[in-house]
Amino acid sequence: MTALIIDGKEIAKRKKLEISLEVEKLKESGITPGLAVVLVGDNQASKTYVRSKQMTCKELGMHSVLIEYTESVAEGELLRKIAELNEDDSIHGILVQLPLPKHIREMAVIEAISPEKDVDGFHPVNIGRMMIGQEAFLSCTPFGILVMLKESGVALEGKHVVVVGRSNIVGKPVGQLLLNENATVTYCHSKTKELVKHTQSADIIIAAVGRTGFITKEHVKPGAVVIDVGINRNEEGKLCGDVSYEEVKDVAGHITPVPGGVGPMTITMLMYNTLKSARNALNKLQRTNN
Ligand SMILES: NC(=O)C1=CN([C@@H]2O[C@H](COP(=O)(O)OP(=O)(O)OC[C@H]3O[C@@H](n4cnc5c(N)ncnc54)[C@H](OP(=O)(O)O)[C@@H]3O)[C@@H](O)[C@H]2O)C=CC1
Ligand SMILES: Nc1nc(=O)c2c([nH]1)NC[C@@H]1CN(c3ccc(C(=O)N[C@@H](CCC(=O)O)C(=O)O)cc3)C=[N+]21
Ligand SMILES: [Mg+2]
Repeated sequence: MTALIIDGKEIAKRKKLEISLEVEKLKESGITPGLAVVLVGDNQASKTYVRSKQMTCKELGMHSVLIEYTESVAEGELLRKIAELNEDDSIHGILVQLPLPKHIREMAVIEAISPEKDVDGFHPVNIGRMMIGQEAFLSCTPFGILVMLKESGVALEGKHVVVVGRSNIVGKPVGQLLLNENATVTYCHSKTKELVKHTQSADIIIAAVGRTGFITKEHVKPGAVVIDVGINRNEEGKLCGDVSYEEVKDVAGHITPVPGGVGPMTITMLMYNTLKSARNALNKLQRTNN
C-alpha cells in the first residue's frame, strides 16, 4: 500500500484563485488588501520566505510593503514602526518575520501588533479567542493544515490526533484547532515518555519537531494520516521534513510532502487572513458612514 499524497501546492493554488477573485471584488469597493512584512537581519531562509510572501501578494493583486532592518536594530525602533503600521489605513496585515535577534523580545513585538492586523494569528488576543471558539485570526500553519485535511476529505470528529511539538506558533495552536473540530488531541514533546506508543495510536500525526526524518515507519499506525510541518535543511542543503517520507509513505493512508505540503498552505492562509482583515476594515468604514 502506498499513501495518498496530499498535494499542498495544488490545494494552495485553488485557494489562491478564490482569494484573488475576492480581492478583485474588494478593490471595486475601493479597498486593496495590504500586507506589511517586517524583516530583521539577513537570515537567508527568512529572506526566501519573505520574498515568497511578497510575490504571492502581487500574484493575488494585493498591496505589500517590505520593511527591512539590520540585525542590530533596537527593540524600540521596531515597536515604533509597528505602532505606525497599526495606524496606517493602507495596511491590513502586519507580519514580523520570526525568529528575531536575541536582544529583541519576540513577545513584546508580537503584542505591539494590533490584534485586528495580526494576520499571523500570534497575538495572545487571537490565540485566546481561538481557544474559546470566538472569531479570530487563525495562525496560518495550523489553519493551512485544517484546510488541507478538509479538502482531502479526512474526517476529524472523534479521531485521535497526536501532535509532536508544542511551540506557540505551530504545535499548540494546531492541536487546539483540531480539538475545536472535535478530535481527541494528545500533545507530545521532548519530555514525553514512550513517544512511539502515543504516535502508534494516532489516526492523525502532526509532526512539528524541527528534526529531519524524525518520524519513521515505526511511529505510524497503518493507514494513519501524516502531516509533515518540518522545514529543515540536511547536510547537502536540501529541504527536508520531520518525516522519513520514503518509508512512511508505505505505511500511512495519507501523507504531505516537503516541499509542496504545509509550506504553500501557510502562505495561502496568510493571504486569506489579510483579505479578511481588509474586509473587516471595509465593514467598519461602512458602519461609521451610516
Ligand atoms: N511549513 C511551515 O509553514 C512551517 C514550518 N515550520 C517548521 O516546523 C518545524 C517546527 O517548528 P517550531 O514549532 O517553530 O519549532 P520549535 O523548535 O519551536 O519546537 C519544536 C518542538 O518539538 C519538540 N521536540 C524536540 N525534540 C523532540 C523529541 N526528541 N521528541 C519529541 N518532541 C521533541 C520540542 O519540545 P519541547 O517543547 O519540550 O522543547 C518543541 O515543542 C521546524 O522544522 C520549522 O522550520 C515552522 C513554521 C511554519
Ligand atoms: N511571523 C512569521 N510567520 C510565519 O508564518 C513564519 C515565520 N514568522 N517564520 C518562519 C516560519 C516558516 N514559515 C514557512 C512558510 C512557508 C514555507 C514554504 O512555502 N515552503 C515551501 C518551500 C520553500 C523553499 O523552497 O525554501 C514548501 O514547503 O513547499 C516554509 C516555511 C513561515 N514561518
Ligand atoms: Mg529573540
